[in-house]
Amino acid sequence: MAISQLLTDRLKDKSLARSGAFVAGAWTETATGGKTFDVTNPATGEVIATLPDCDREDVDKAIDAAHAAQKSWAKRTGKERAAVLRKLYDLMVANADDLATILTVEMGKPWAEARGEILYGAAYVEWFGEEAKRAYGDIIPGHQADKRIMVIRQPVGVVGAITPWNFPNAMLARKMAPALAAGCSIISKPAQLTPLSALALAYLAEQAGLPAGLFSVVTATSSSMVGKAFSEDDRVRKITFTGSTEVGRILMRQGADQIKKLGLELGGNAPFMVFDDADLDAAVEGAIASKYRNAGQTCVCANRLYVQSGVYDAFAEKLAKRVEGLKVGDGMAEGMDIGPMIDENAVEKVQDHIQDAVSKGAEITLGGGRHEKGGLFFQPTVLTGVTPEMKCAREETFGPVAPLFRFEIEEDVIRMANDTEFGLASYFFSSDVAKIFRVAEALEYGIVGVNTGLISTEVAPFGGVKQSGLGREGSKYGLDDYTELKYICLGGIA
Ligand SMILES: NC(=O)C1=CN([C@@H]2O[C@H](COP(=O)(O)OP(=O)(O)OC[C@H]3O[C@@H](n4cnc5c(N)ncnc54)[C@H](OP(=O)(O)O)[C@@H]3O)[C@@H](O)[C@H]2O)C=CC1
Ligand SMILES: O=C(O)CCCC(=O)O
Repeated sequence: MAISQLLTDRLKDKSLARSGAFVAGAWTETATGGKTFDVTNPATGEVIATLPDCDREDVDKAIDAAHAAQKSWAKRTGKERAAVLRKLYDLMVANADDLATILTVEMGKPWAEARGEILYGAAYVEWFGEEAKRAYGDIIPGHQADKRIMVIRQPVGVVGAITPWNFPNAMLARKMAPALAAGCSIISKPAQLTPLSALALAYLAEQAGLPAGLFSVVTATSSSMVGKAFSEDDRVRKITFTGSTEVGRILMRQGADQIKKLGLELGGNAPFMVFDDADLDAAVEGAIASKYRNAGQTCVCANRLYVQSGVYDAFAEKLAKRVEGLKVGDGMAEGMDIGPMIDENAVEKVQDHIQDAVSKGAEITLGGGRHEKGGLFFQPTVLTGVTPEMKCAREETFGPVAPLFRFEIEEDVIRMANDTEFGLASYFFSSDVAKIFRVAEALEYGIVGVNTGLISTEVAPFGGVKQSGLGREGSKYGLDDYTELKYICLGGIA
């Protein structure tokens, strides 16, 4: 298989660009069936790698190895597992520039943002390495005089991880790190659009001394085949997935036969509210960070911006002025704010949402179409006069479009914000302390950002309610999803 010079020429350590899948501790250049697939740069359309298109046999081989390696890994002390994760963290930081280049070239986000993602992913590795030593149990007072009750935590076992293209490093890092910290093994199936970041991570894990078989990366175009392989093999005890709610549902249905343990980070439809008493400049900066990060292709991106009547016009004007200054272009070029969309489907979905809104009475204040740079570049857009009947009110746009809804009173905006099947992230800006508590408590979301548009950190629990998912990633709660509680009842203690 091959890596294009277009990529390797940009790397200090060329061995980070891998041309094979990493299955059962070995770099595999040829899939069992001999098929391959291309990875392209969304900014230029150039092919940057050709990789093996793994088959069910390859996935099964990865599961065999993960199952065989897991027991002895789990027997190591937390401190020993932590030492490997710490080494991996150090390697990620030392290679952050190259990892960012690989990420930008396969996914499109601006290089500085990609580097931020690498450090964000590394932070999960550091955090869970530390948490490996703190997988505490409990001693519970016995219910009879001669009884003692102990609760211990044990790893769930083999984990199958399916991750999306929008955060090719961090979404995998925050699954792989807690799994390995807890004593599990893990098989990763990265999105076919962005497999190179996952392979680079596996390479660094190997360099960090992670024993063979504990972490495989299968590159495959048949994601449904991999999902089924994970669901049907009873040695895979947990499936962790980040992606669309639609695929989350499929995995849940498939996992039902074996009552598969599931971690699901699914779609969002984040409301972003600006009250009359908000600091408008701060709200604009929050909207820029939350809405336009990653070209709006983030499950926690503001999707619906609700602005109270008293500040609606002023906010719309300030936001449009700020958005006008955002630079769109190839993420490898200096000073870019917004890269290309991931593919043509993404561009068409964004166009569809804009056309739908305009046909129902919304106005385009800024942008509204493909960027003059052509290809997959899209103009950062601001829409005003948006109403609840429009598609962008109900569906995740996943693009650089800020639709501004007008509201009059607090009760109305809370009702509209909660009127969705999703419940991942939400945001609001206000300077009234009582209102801050009232609104934060009323929002049916797993995450609430108050007076900030940035909520992501490894130290806090990330996850959604309603159809946005199951479980939490990161924080002191993050290890729970990769461990089982075992209650041991000791009798005859006279
Ligand atoms: N919550 C989030 O973070 C994300 C949400 N989304 C939302 O989903 C929409 C569609 O994006 P998309 O990339 O298609 O998201 P998907 O949910 O289709 O893809 C996410 C991951 O799941 C894999 N996958 C797809 N189908 C199956 C299946 N049947 N069984 C097992 N795995 C599967 C994909 O593999 P492959 O791509 O190789 O087929 C990828 O690795 C976006 O517009 C956005 O609204 C998207 C990405 C992330
Ligand atoms: O879009 C996602 O899938 C997760 C958002 C990344 C983050 O902020 O943690």
